Amino acid sequence: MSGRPTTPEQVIEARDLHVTLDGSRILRGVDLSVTAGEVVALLGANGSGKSTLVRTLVGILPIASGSVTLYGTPLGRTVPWQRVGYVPQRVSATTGVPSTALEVVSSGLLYGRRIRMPRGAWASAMDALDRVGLADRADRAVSELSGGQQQRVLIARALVRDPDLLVLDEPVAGVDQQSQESFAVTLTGLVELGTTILVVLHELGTFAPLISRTVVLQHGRKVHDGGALPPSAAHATPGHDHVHPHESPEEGSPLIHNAGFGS
Ligand SMILES: Nc1ncnc2c1ncn2[C@@H]1O[C@H](COP(=O)(O)OP(=O)(O)OP(=O)(O)O)[C@@H](O)[C@H]1O
Repeated sequence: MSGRPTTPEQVIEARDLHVTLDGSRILRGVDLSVTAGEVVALLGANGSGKSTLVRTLVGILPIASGSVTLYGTPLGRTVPWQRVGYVPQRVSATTGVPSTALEVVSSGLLYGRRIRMPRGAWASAMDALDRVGLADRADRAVSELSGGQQQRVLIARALVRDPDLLVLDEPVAGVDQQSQESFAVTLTGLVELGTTILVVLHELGTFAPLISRTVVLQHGRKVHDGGALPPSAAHATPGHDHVHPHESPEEGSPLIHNAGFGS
């Protein structure tokens, strides 16, 4: 007899995760468990390891020890990557061959070994661009768009495959207030559809009503994992300097492989 599962599906399971970059221990024994439908905010000071954690969870960075499974599958080719959308913190979208916004977004429909666009790809990509308010920029080269608009193109690229899990690394950094609000509305719609979300944030801001749980990192360790509101010290006060020293687009992840930037 078929029926609804009695326990929510396990989406992310990281156990005792250690990550070392260039000889520095960045993550030191992080456990993280996320089940279907949760909306988890990942907070912490600059350099606490938030980006490292999400990049490791989506297979971009190597694990020194510990384990990660997505949808019950250890990281690797057999993960159902088509169910996962990832928005990196910052990429230089201006390198390499110029791609239009529409091309970049439709590249989000490629994953794993898929090298041909599925039927209806352009229509889906246009719809995703419309959801981030950039339908009128579809034919513009991404390199001609502002930083905030480029970030919205990346959000659209993650949305176009209708992911069940959306991993976002400071998705609205550098995006104007109006676009932040419209993105929060888009996310609300996804949450209502049951999408699981893990989002790195500097502060909860516009997203606060959506968050079901907050996780706080400090010096590569998880120091809080609980309710919707973080301990007050965990999120920065207005005016707090938040610097983003991040480098170039990540290579090597199945999610990044077909990103359409510079390829
Ligand atoms: N490739 C790398 N090699 C060595 N150290 C790195 C590398 N990438 C990041 N780090 C270091 O790892 C630490 C955690 O960086 P990470 O970007 O994960 O932090 P974060 O919490 O996301 O910070 P922010 O809020 O500034 O984005 C920092 O001290 C950073 O300098």
